[in-house]
Amino acid sequence: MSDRTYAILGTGALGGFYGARLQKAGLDVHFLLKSDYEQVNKYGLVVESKDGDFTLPKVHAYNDVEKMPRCDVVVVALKTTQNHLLPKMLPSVVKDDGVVLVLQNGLGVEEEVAEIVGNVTVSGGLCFLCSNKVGLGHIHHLDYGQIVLSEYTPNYQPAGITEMMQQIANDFESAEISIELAEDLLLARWKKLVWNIPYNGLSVILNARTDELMAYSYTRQLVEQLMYEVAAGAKSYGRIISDRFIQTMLDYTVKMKPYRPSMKIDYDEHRPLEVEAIFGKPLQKAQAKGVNLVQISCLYHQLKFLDARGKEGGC
Ligand SMILES: NC(=O)C1=CN([C@@H]2O[C@H](COP(=O)(O)OP(=O)(O)OC[C@H]3O[C@@H](n4cnc5c(N)ncnc54)[C@H](OP(=O)(O)O)[C@@H]3O)[C@@H](O)[C@H]2O)C=CC1
Ligand SMILES: CC(C)(CO)C(=O)C(=O)O
Repeated sequence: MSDRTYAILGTGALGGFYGARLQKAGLDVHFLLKSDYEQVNKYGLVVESKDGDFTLPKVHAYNDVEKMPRCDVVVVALKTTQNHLLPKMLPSVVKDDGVVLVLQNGLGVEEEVAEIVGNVTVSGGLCFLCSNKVGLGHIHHLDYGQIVLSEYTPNYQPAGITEMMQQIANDFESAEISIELAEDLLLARWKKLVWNIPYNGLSVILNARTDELMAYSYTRQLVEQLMYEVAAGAKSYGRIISDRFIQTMLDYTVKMKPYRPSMKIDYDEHRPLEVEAIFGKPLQKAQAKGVNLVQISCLYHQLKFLDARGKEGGC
């Protein structure tokens, strides 16, 4: 068992699930919480999972990042809508020779984190996980769980497979979380957007689950067109996403249990939407290369409207 210490910033559906699994495997994990703090501090975490339910009656819980010990690996598991808090959170919790591991959806967060933490190593993980927080300190893991892990270097130059990535992968594998190591974080992030952009966006705008989007040729076509636009965005950075990959994502979604993507759940729960990280940033990045992603831009504007209206208390 490794003696690496982990900090989980944001003990929700994703952070709560992976953090609990790491602790269950014997690692030393420290959880930052907000509204769940009192409950989790007293009673720990409950994980209902398709791989087996478990409870951790005692966890290291904190409601203030300043009270947390400096850790070797700091997992960013807040919603990206809370990332304005990172400049305050990260410097006090990550060791000088530690790693910040961004497990959020979207594009460009590692760049922002690297600006904050200077010489500390930054990595990104793409999580193929279906998990929800269903109550205070109560996580419901519905499906999947694999992480594609990759290290960040300035301007997202491919970093190769580093020793540090291998060590973190070993920790997650000891917690029975499947890990794939990727040499090129930027390619991995664009590939994840091939799924997130069409399904997160359309599920909110059309009030539909993934199975409904795939059941009608109208929406299936739209999904596919959006996937090809994401591939065009990736290509503007020299990253090639093959037709075969797109086909695999379509087939994978058809086989998935009917699912409400994370953005749809946020919308239904009247929470802020991760529009900027998932739509705004990729659009901005492609535009910087002279590529206009017209259909994604159309989704972006509609989602911004729904998000803004939600914040004003509309329906
Ligand atoms: N859930 C999933 O299956 C997947 C999620 N992702 C990505 O992972 C990221 C996290 O999503 P998810 O776990 O679903 O979101 P959740 O909302 O379930 O979890 C975020 C957690 O952060 C907590 N939090 C917010 N602000 C603070 C704060 N100031 N201090 C301490 N804790 C805070 C929230 O607490 P509170 O509720 O009290 O605000 C919440 O428990 C997102 O980028 C998402 O897109 C990616 C793949 C799959
Ligand atoms: C692909 C999926 C469903 C889980 O990994 C996701 O990222 C989301 O719901 O936003």
